[in-house]
Amino acid sequence: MSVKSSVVTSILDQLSALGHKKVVYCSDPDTGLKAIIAIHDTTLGPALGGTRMWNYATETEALEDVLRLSRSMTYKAAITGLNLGGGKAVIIGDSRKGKSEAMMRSFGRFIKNLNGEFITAEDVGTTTKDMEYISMETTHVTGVPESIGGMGDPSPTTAKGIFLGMKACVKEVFGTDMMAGRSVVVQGIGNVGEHLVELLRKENVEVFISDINEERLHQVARKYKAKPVEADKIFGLDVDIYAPCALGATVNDKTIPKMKFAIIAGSANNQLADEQVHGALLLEKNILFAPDYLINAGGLINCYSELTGYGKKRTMQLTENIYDATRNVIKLSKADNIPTILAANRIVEQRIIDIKKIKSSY
Ligand SMILES: NC(=O)c1ccc[n+]([C@@H]2O[C@H](COP(=O)([O-])OP(=O)(O)OC[C@H]3O[C@@H](n4cnc5c(N)ncnc54)[C@H](O)[C@@H]3O)[C@@H](O)[C@H]2O)c1
Repeated sequence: MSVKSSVVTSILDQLSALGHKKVVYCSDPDTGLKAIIAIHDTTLGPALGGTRMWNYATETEALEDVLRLSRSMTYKAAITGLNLGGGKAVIIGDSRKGKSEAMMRSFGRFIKNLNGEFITAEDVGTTTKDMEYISMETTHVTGVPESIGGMGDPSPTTAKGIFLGMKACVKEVFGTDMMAGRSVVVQGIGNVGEHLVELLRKENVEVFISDINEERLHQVARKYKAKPVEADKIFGLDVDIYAPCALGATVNDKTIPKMKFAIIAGSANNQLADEQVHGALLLEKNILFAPDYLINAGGLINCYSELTGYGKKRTMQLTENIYDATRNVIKLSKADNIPTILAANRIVEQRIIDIKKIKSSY
């Protein structure tokens, strides 16, 4: 079967537009596996990124997602000071019905053939059990269950990083990083959101919460004495901090005009619908944005610790660095009057350029 040259050109154009190194298509009709692995940059180390299983409507949609997500992983690893590059994988299919041991092990063999250039972990639609299956075929996997040497659920570490990034922003805006007396609305009280609510309530922060899962909303509200709010009321709330912990792109043309927040700091990936446009709008409105890929890096730090055998103490130390890293981003943003997201990008890109240079000398 001949491949149309226009298709080849457009995929390769997409790779070069975002600076990707490699994309691997994986197909195994015997197990139903259809997957794409994207390796964005490996200057700092092997590309690490989760495997997402999602029922994408088209292969184009899956490719776009994996390209975008793998690039974010490069930025997340680099700003956190880890020796890791960025990658991501997507498996096309319904994670509730289409998964099997054979499929995951088949996928593990594709990862094995990359000889350590890509290391995976769990993500939306995959579990620690899936990582265990992958680990039967390759050592290039993290996020396996604690019972077989993994670090377990990364959400508490992620929540800790969010809390510290938030504190760094509070210090900037209010002159002290004491959290008592501040008010926060947490959107999405899933794994990360609930841990964040717990940390905030321990510091006597007034916490508002919202979730599409009503039962969970009321359960978490009772447990931590948090105040439930309706999903569509969040953006007009008169509180100090908005913590998006559900979905990406919630900071956009529609929501920004309603915002009275002083700070945005949460765990969701890609919170700004458009980095350039909405980063600039937030700067104009004097709303301090904590770059998502920096403050939500706790999960990645957990994976890194599992790979290196660092243990819980070192994991916590690396997570605590998020406070100073956030302060540095804010400093650069103020000095050059640029949005914090662009300041963070600049720090990442400079680190990659610097390390690339030293790696080119013998
Ligand atoms: N788990 C981690 O360690 C980690 C690390 C980095 C980034 N993140 C990101 O942080 C976010 C939260 O992760 P998680 O592991 O807690 O996920 P989760 O699935 O456990 O929780 C998400 C919660 O958001 C709720 N939700 C979905 N749509 C909503 C909406 N429109 N309004 C309000 N609530 C809504 C869901 O009902 C759920 O309770 C995700 O975007 C994830 O990609 C997570």
